[in-house]
Amino acid sequence: MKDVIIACDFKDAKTTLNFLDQFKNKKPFVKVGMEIFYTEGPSIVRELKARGHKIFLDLKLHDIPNTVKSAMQSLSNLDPDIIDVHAAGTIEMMRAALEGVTRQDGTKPIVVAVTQLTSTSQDIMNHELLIPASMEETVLHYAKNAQKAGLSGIVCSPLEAEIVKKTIGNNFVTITPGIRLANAMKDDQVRVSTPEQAKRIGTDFIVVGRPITRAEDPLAAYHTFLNAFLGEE
Ligand SMILES: O=C(O)c1cc(=O)[nH]c(=O)n1[C@@H]1O[C@H](COP(=O)(O)O)[C@@H](O)[C@H]1O
Repeated sequence: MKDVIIACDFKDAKTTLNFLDQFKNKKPFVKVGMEIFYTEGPSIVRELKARGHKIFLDLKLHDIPNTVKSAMQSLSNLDPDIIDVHAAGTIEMMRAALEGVTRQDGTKPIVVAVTQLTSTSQDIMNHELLIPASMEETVLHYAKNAQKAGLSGIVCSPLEAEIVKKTIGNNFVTITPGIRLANAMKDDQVRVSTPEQAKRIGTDFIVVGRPITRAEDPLAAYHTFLNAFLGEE
């Protein structure tokens, strides 16, 4: 079940589909986030599903429970494989999300909660967001809230994934962005890890965007991350 998820942070469907055409018969697990979804809407998810991709629909829902439940009902029609809400919402909100996303046959996608963004440092969290705890404690606390709500897991950096797995259990899914090869540019990411570190820690999915989408040879870059994380082609 472990995999590399490519963050398709593109402006429009044409660019996204042209990018994915390079992968030919290989159908990578892809993330549809705010950038492309706010331009193209549900049709891009339908198109990618029809082409055989698994989808992480990353819209980080955060609102009152009733609104989140209704929005999740709408999104469940797109049949995403993974979908997220923001853990800064309450446990009640996360429970409502889970209820809303239930498919007609009673099954659900993997629902996860985004904890502290990988672009946030502990210093910013402590002094700007006024959360007076360590990054590990904060992420673990959000993870426990997500577990209480019945969610399958969280989004965090690999740096916190280890304590989350040890405390909550190995089946609790960790999806980890902020992945860079050693000595590569961090862009706006702060809590970064290499795919090798993520593999050692035992995260379930790594999310990789710009290091693949902006690479000179995206297919080769994808295989580099795949090999480093899964140890196979
Ligand atoms: O929810 C996410 O996917 C997410 C959470 C987080 O804490 N950090 C984070 O970077 N992401 C997403 O993961 C992707 C990372 O992209 P790159 O920094 O280009 O590899 C982006 O699409 C972000 O929206």
